[in-house]
Amino acid sequence: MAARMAFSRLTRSLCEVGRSRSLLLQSARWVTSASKTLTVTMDDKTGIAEMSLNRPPVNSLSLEFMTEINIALEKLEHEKFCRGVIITSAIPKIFSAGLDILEMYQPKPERLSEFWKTLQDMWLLLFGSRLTTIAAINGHSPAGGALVAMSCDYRIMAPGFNIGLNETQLGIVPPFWFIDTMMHTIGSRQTELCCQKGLMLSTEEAARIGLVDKVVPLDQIASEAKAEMQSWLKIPVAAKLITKQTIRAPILEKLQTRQEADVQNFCNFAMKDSVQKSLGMYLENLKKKQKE
Ligand SMILES: CCCCCCCCC/C=C/C(=O)SCCNC(=O)CCNC(=O)[C@H](O)C(C)(C)COP(=O)(O)OP(=O)(O)OC[C@H]1O[C@@H](n2cnc3c(N)ncnc32)[C@H](O)[C@@H]1OP(=O)(O)O
Repeated sequence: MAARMAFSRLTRSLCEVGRSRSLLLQSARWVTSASKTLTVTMDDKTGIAEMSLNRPPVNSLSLEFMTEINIALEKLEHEKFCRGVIITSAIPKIFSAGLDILEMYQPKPERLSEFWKTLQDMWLLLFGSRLTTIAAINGHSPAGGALVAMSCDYRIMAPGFNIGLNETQLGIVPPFWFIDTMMHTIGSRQTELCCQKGLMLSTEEAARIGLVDKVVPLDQIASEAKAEMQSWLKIPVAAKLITKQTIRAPILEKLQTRQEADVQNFCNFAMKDSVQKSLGMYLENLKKKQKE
């Protein structure tokens, strides 16, 4: 039921975005022709797709950007040649700055709830994907950026960047399914430390607690992600998928059974004066930092 609703929202979003997103066959490589902000290539010899995020300046996740990501994920999910997807960034030094804070600051209520539903859909698609998913983290990855990375099966990160759920530092609360995703990745004690303090960890610190699986130099991230993917694709597919589903189903179901309530909670929370004030101050500080 929840999956059907997610799909119908996705279809609706597709119409709203209203652009042609046909996949073009270019020899053995499929390339989406749709958008400047998202490039998806697929090598149908290996079955490996690469999704490259390219929404300057910081790959922040707006409603439209997440809609594009969801459409691409949905397509890859149904593409029978596709076996794995590597998610990376085309923007130097930034994987993703997380949710677009401007979506939550002084929002229009209808758009705010659509924004949150689209984020839920993105997580459900990615965390529940039948595909092997690898995050090639080639830049900073706060909050929603970390969520995208943690939703994958494996994380490779270059040194010199930060990753973490820093929500409390903005005066906002990481939603239960962000926390669940982190607990799934690093366990409850480390999650409690990271989430309460809103820690942004260096690549090395993240690797030490298992938030990142492998650290490789920036110029080797792409090749290492492909090599890692090849090793995952050698495992018998049904056995691997059933194992993934067994581990992830209870976490997915927790949100699936209370999606509407979660949207309502989020909207009520985000519209609070105190939260709006915190977000406003945080945005102001980001701008000040730029001038310094
Ligand atoms: C009950 C349930 C409760 C639910 C309660 C609610 C739960 C919500 C969960 C929230 C999840 C999130 O992801 S919240 C988002 C968390 N994200 C962050 O805190 C990241 C903040 N950004 C950064 O730290 C940095 O920008 C970083 C990404 C490292 C890049 O640094 P740089 O020096 O390269 O770039 P900057 O100069 O800082 O930024 C360039 C421009 O991008 C803007 N920018 C940066 N991050 C942005 C962002 N996330 N959204 C919008 N805009 C952003 C800056 O303001 C600048 O805008 P101009 O000045 O106009 O050029």
